[in-house]
Amino acid sequence: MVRTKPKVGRKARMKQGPVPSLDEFYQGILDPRKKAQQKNKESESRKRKREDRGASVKSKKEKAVFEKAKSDLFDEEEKVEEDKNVATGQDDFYVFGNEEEQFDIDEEELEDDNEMESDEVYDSEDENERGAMFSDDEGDEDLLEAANQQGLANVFKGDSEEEDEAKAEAEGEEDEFVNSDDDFEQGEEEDVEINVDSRVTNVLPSGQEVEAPSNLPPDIHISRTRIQEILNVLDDFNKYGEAGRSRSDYVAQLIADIANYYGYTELLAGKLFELFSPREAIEFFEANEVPRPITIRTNTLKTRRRNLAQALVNRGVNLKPIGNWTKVGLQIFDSQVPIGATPEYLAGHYIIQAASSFLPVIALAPQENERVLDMAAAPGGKTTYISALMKNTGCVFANDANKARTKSLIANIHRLGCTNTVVCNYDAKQFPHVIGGFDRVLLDAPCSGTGVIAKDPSVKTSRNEKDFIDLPFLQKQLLLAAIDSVDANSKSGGYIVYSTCSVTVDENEAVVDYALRKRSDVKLVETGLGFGVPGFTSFRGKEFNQKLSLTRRYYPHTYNVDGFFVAKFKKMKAVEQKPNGASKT
Ligand SMILES: C[S@@+](CC[C@H](N)C(=O)[O-])C[C@H]1O[C@@H](n2cnc3c(N)ncnc32)[C@H](O)[C@@H]1O
Repeated sequence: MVRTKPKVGRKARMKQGPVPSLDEFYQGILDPRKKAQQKNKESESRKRKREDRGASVKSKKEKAVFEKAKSDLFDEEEKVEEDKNVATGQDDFYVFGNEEEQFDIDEEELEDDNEMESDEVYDSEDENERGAMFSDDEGDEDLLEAANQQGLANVFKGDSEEEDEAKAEAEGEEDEFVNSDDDFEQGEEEDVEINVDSRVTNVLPSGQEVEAPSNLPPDIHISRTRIQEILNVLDDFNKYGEAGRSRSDYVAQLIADIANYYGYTELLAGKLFELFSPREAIEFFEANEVPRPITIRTNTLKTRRRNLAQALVNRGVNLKPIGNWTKVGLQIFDSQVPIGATPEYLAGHYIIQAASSFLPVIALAPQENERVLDMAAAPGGKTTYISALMKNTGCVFANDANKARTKSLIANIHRLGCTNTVVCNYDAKQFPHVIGGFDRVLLDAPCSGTGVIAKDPSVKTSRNEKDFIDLPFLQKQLLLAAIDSVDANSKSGGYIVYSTCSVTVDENEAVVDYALRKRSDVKLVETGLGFGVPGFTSFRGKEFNQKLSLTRRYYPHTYNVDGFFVAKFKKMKAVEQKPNGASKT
């Protein structure tokens, strides 16, 4: 069947099975390289089928795990995550690498006004901020239904059903989870199991096929099958590559097929593809077809997670802690009440917030009584978390350039009872001229949103070349302003955190590397986050500062969180040159 236009949010969205809890997902992941090896041994489809079947057969065990997690939650003596990351004095200077032209922008150039329209940029809490003041989480509720109903149903699948499954499996019945008509894995299975030795067949379209004029749009079924065939060839190009065809011929076709099958522009498909090995790239694209779990953050200014969980359970909400790395997060499985309109929500006991959005604030680790700047703050998911960690002491300056968006920022600040927060409405490039000398600065930068495609599939087709020039340009300007706004002599802090909900290198490592080259008084430090993939220290022939390995990347397919990037800098005291040549801090 020929589909006229590849659809965003196509059937694959429904084929992924239940959304695992973040913890289960994290614990269950394998190193991508090991995964690739494993996949060479058994076809992906067989593995997935087994996993699907396992999900139901194992449901008793999962039920026990789920119940245990819930009871741990209620037993737990909760306290707000505490920062152990207080500044400990003078740090060493780092000698930075060579200046490279491509990512280099003169500061004068940066000073040119290149302000982006705020609507062009992406926010990881987009559903939150686009809505009206107190109804900004409606989109999340729909997602909640779609994403988690199925997951919960599987977790609680009845015993008799399990037995039926096991029996059916023993009798060799067709697996009910497999849609033989529209199944990405089926082609793979046939290929791997039936045609193992015939992989060398003509995978790429012939010259005639390429040249033949066609009014028909590309067939997604052909793309789907060919993606798998090309992956097989790329696994061992010397053995399976067709004579006269280069590896890059296969990669170019693969990117074209990915773009067609998953509904991306070729530009974006290529940009995202190049971040991973070919097989891991497919895992990433597949993960973008599946909604992330719905998560909420307990507002510790008003309640404790244990009490909140109990109150929500009493209202018919199924939930469990997100994972060991946060003491304030809860994952919602399903709910009989709208999560964005419970009395607890309206009373500000929690905020609906993506798990990935906790990460930059945990990295920032704000301390009580500090002065903190949140440079791009609306709608305030991170501002309100900062305020809570500071227990409403000190002062948080919550700035956003978009006045309209400051409404939802103010609304959240009020609802969550943050009384140490000042809202301002400047272009953040104007800091520190507006006000400076902060102990810590968070720059959760405007970005292209390539980490949140599952939430907003329009990103697949709406980004162009210019975005990946303009956005990094703005991000570099903002990051320099963030660095310049921090007091190097801060007794407790002196830190800057840079984050985006994008996974492109242009918006992350290249921006951080640029700042390191332009500001010799900062160095990268550990984020303090217990998980995450290290940032790139080189990429497509470009060498970055080696300390970029301290930054952290998050992907939907590895951690089941939105794609995200976090870097943490420490600003160092200026070195004062004495007349005799000695230096003193
Ligand atoms: C990723 S969102 C911030 C999300 C927010 N930190 C949160 O957790 O809710 C990026 C924000 O940057 C703002 N922005 C864009 N350009 C800006 C600029 N030049 N100065 C300050 N804010 C800007 C946008 O209006 C948008 O609200």
